[in-house]
Amino acid sequence: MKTKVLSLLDYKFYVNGEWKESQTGQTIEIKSPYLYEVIGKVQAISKNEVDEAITFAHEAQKEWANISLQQRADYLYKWADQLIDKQDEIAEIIMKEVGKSFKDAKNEVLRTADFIRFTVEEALHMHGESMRGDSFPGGSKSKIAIIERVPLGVILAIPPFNYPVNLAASKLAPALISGNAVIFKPATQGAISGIKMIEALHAAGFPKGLVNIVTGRGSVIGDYLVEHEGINMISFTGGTNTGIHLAKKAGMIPLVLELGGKDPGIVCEDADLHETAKHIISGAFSYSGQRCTAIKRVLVHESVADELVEILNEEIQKLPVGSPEDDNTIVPLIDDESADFVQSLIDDALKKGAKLVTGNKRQHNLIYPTLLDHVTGVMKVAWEEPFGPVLPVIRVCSDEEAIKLANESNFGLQASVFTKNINKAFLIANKIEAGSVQINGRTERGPDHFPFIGVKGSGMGTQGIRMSIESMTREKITVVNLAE
Ligand SMILES: NC(=O)C1=CN([C@@H]2O[C@H](COP(=O)(O)OP(=O)(O)OC[C@H]3O[C@@H](n4cnc5c(N)ncnc54)[C@H](OP(=O)(O)O)[C@@H]3O)[C@@H](O)[C@H]2O)C=CC1
Ligand SMILES: O=C(O)[C@H](O)COP(=O)(O)O
Repeated sequence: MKTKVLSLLDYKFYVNGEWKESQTGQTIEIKSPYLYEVIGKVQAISKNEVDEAITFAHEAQKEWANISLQQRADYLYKWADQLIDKQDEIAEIIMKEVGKSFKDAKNEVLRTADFIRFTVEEALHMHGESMRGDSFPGGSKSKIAIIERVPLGVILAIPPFNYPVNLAASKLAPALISGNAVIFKPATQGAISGIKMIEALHAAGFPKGLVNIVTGRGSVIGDYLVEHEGINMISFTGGTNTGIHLAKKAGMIPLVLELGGKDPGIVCEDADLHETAKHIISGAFSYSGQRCTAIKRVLVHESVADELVEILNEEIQKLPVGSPEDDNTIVPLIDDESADFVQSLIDDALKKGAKLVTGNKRQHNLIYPTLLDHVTGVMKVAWEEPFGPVLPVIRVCSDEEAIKLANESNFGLQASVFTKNINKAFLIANKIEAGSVQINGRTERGPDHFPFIGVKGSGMGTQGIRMSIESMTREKITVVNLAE
């Protein structure tokens, strides 16, 4: 994949089925994290324009909820087809805007089309239930409750930068299929990719006003959106601090929050170290560690630590480093500030006695894959989420110590346990405080129909296709009282 120079565009925002320039006359420049040049500008919209978008969404939602599920399904299938048709164009924008390798960017688009189709199929097979009153003491069998799921109304979808298409669509598709309208606020660095995805949705002919894309800095329009009385549910993915801030502002509306992580890879004495190392490397370093589910610390039994560190080091030397255009695994981080933060974690660990195995080399925002051994609890890198390519190894004396350290984290997204003993794997998994535990595999969200949950500082509520649909709908009960 080689760069074709993009024509520099002022991208418009999307409201009531039309692409518009903001009345503020203000735009935000989007700079590529590896081309180091502005690749486009997005509108910094006003609060009035937010109000308008929400009003249009409410109008469109009523009609949309009334049409048949099959009709809604047709629109979503067309959207998935459009994404497939435009896969190269969208992947190129994702690559340029968030610095993801072209191969991964394209996979993101294909995964999104699959996600939309699966969401439709799941919804087509979700049914309500009915109950008779006489199963409760004193209840009458002529009282029958019909329980259906109804949409919540207007869903506010806020994704992070790192999956600007997939993590947006994984909120939009369940919202739409179940009869909701959407206000989509993309991450600013990721907004052009989001706009491209909405161009595909526009081409699929969705009704006007049903989906509106509001662009602008979260720090400027975020609170206004979150506190807006026209929003009926928020689905947010992003950093823990932003999520906590948002939860305090949101008040009494349903929230699903998928936040940061510090996923441990626990390596037991009996693990297959070569296999384990492959999973850890892929878990820790894909897309330079800019995944919420990246393995962000290794807790290894001291008896096998030397050997594991040696194998991890060998594997790291094979990781391709450089531009996302050449499908490198290690690519420049999203911005200089993120690279400075990762560097500060490395510096702090080295100052406090960690051993540098490899890495700690930097060119601007490109950080080479860094492996730190003999990391201890006094070092920030043992606890904080780097969102970058640095992997701390913490040596432990027992499985119990590994479990204790794993659970001392404020985060609880996922964990991996590597062992040949399945009983031991379950014993450890049962004690880990995390949404999911992977046995002998890297931490990861997919396949996307699995429930995806963060506990403690990693979130609230569940995503995953069926669970997302459930989170954006509620039960509605109609009770029939038959004449006795
Ligand atoms: N658990 C999970 O599923 C995942 C979690 N993450 C986490 O996300 C983080 C990285 O993503 P990043 O984009 O930097 O996260 P941020 O928390 O910085 O931003 C996430 C989103 O929130 C928006 N936002 C910022 N301030 C507000 C506000 N006051 N009100 C409403 N929205 C606001 C941002 O907009 P803007 O860009 O305009 O500031 C962006 O769209 C990491 O911590 C990572 O672990 C990432 C992926 C998955
Ligand atoms: O944004 C993230 O980091 C994801 O939700 C994790 O997805 P992945 O495990 O498929 O990379």
